[in-house]
Amino acid sequence: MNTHWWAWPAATLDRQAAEAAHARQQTLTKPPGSLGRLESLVGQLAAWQGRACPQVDRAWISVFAADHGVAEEGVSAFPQAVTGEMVRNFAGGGAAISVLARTLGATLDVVNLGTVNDPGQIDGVLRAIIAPSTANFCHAPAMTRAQCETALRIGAERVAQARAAGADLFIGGEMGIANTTSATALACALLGELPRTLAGAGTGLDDAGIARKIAVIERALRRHADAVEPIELLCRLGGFEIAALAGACIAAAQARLPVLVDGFIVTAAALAAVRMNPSVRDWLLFAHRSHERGHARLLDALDADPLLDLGLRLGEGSGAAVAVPLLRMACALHAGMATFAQAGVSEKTASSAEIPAESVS
Ligand SMILES: Cc1cc2ncn([C@H]3O[C@H](COP(=O)(O)O)[C@@H](O)[C@H]3O)c2cc1C
Ligand SMILES: O=C(O)c1cccnc1
Repeated sequence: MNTHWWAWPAATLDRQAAEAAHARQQTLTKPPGSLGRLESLVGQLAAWQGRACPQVDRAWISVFAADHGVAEEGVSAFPQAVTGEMVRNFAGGGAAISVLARTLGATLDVVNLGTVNDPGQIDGVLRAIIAPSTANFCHAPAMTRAQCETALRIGAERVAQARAAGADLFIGGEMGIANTTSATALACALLGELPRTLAGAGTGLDDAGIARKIAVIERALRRHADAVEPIELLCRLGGFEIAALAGACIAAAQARLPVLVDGFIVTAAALAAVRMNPSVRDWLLFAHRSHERGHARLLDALDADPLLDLGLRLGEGSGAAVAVPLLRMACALHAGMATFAQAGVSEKTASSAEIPAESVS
């Protein structure tokens, strides 16, 4: 038996709660099925939360920030200093995810795993520095195995904190200049895809920039062609925040906490988590399809049908946060609508197929 914690099975889904939710849906004053995906979402939430009337009152958002050695290859439209600067902005309340968390009444947990432009001790930021940056994976593994395991564990610890705080939904976000390059390299290795099919503009590269990014990823994949195991690929090509996100996905699934997955980078981390432990997939809900080129392919690989398609390409957990009100509406409808009996509304008549042919004019 594999003794690594990340291989331990995910919690089982509560099918009885899902069935109870489905049964209630049939009694509400609407044509059965007319609320479409909102109905199946309630069933999924019921199975995760183990209650026929699920709620998404306490969303928890952990944003993991970290720098990437591969940034020195010129693969981002922005300078590396932005990672540390954005850590300060998250805590100061000015970043997109800060505004969204406030709007949702969600907890925003900011974790600095290592930034070259170190903002130091800041109120509202957990310092969990592994190193100032990963190594440039064109020349060496991005992380040592010990660094990667530390990052996985930090992700799991944030889930434990979320659980202890009574969270009913976990959102992971990321910040790290050049991390679309890292996420693309990791996804290519996990899926056996070519960099040119998955690499996109990230923060806004032009065509020449994307061509350079593709060449960098091709070089990295050749350098690490001997790696096969998902954890080994994560060590070689991932980043501290990507490994923390993978650890968080796994730990959340083990702790009965559903995960609302954000965009391209978080999906790459989720893919690594599912490859490390396939039972994790049952606990993932995909919030949106990012504008980043490779995201659709990653979603397909995870058999995911995301809730939204808004052309977002920000990261930080923002797309997942934007989807939370949808989940809340689904839960409110489910809990708050009257039943046919309560409202004195007539139920569906027999379908035309059941009506004798002679009575159909
Ligand atoms: C100001 C700013 C805020 C951000 N928030 C998220 N990202 C996003 O952009 C980065 C990935 O893109 P690339 O691989 O092209 O560097 C990540 O930090 C991601 O979260 C940002 C990027 C910038 C510039
Ligand atoms: O989809 C994402 O997560 C994304 C896309 C581009 C840049 N940063 C993040």
